[in-house]
Amino acid sequence: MGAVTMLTADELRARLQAVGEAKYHHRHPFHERMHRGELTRGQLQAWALNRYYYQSRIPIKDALVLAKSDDPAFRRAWRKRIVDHDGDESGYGGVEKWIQLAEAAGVPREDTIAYKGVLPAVIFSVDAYLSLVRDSSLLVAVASSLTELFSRQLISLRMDRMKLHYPYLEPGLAYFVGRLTQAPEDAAFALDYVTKHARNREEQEQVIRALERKCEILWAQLDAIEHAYVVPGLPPPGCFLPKGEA
Ligand SMILES: O=C(O)c1cc(C(=O)O)c2c(n1)C(=O)C(=O)c1cc(C(=O)O)[nH]c1-2
Repeated sequence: MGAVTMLTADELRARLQAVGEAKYHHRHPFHERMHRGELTRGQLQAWALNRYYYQSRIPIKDALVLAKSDDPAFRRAWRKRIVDHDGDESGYGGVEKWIQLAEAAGVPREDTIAYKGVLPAVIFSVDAYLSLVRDSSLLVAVASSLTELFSRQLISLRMDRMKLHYPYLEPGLAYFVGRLTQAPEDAAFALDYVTKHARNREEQEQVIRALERKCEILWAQLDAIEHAYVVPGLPPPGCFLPKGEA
């Protein structure tokens, strides 16, 4: 790869953008059904409960990222993400807000916190995100968060459609309100970081590959939820069963 020329910052951004447009989970059939208003309350419960496993691992993932850096300025910037999810003395954070979203869908708080009936394939895909971050360079670990470049638009559409089609979720939407400002800030920081710190074409390709892997990790979670609760609708033994639809 030594002879291959580096991408300019604009070219790198264009490549990342193309990955997101093609592979980000805004295109997943489960999200498309959600946005069309076709999901039952039980299917939304399954989604909220399973997504809680992802939410719960994000601050742990960010602690793994922090542990890779010996730069206080980087750590100061990155630790904001842990505070966003866990909260601080001024109040609670995104993890608690997600529990409230699941409650609005109808999942009891204690079931969410206990990860009761989370799908095995969701656990495996989320854990693959932690492994990717734990076992990779700081550059790849930062790059794997770049799906956040695409999350604001999805979350904003999701909020609109939830208000329209699933009004009972409205008391639980605070999580998404927070993400509308947090996600673009976090994505801008990560994009700037990878642009400056990928020192050659090989590292730039690693950055692009990390974004692809992360898109696959997000996609696989929704595949698992779709398979268990939509078509064919086969929850594995011991997994969450929507009330009244079992
Ligand atoms: O609801 C979504 O579609 C969505 C997507 C993503 C993402 O793109 O990874 C994140 C989130 N939400 C999110 O809420 C969140 O806190 C978050 C953190 C990260 C990350 O990789 O560090 N991604 C995401």
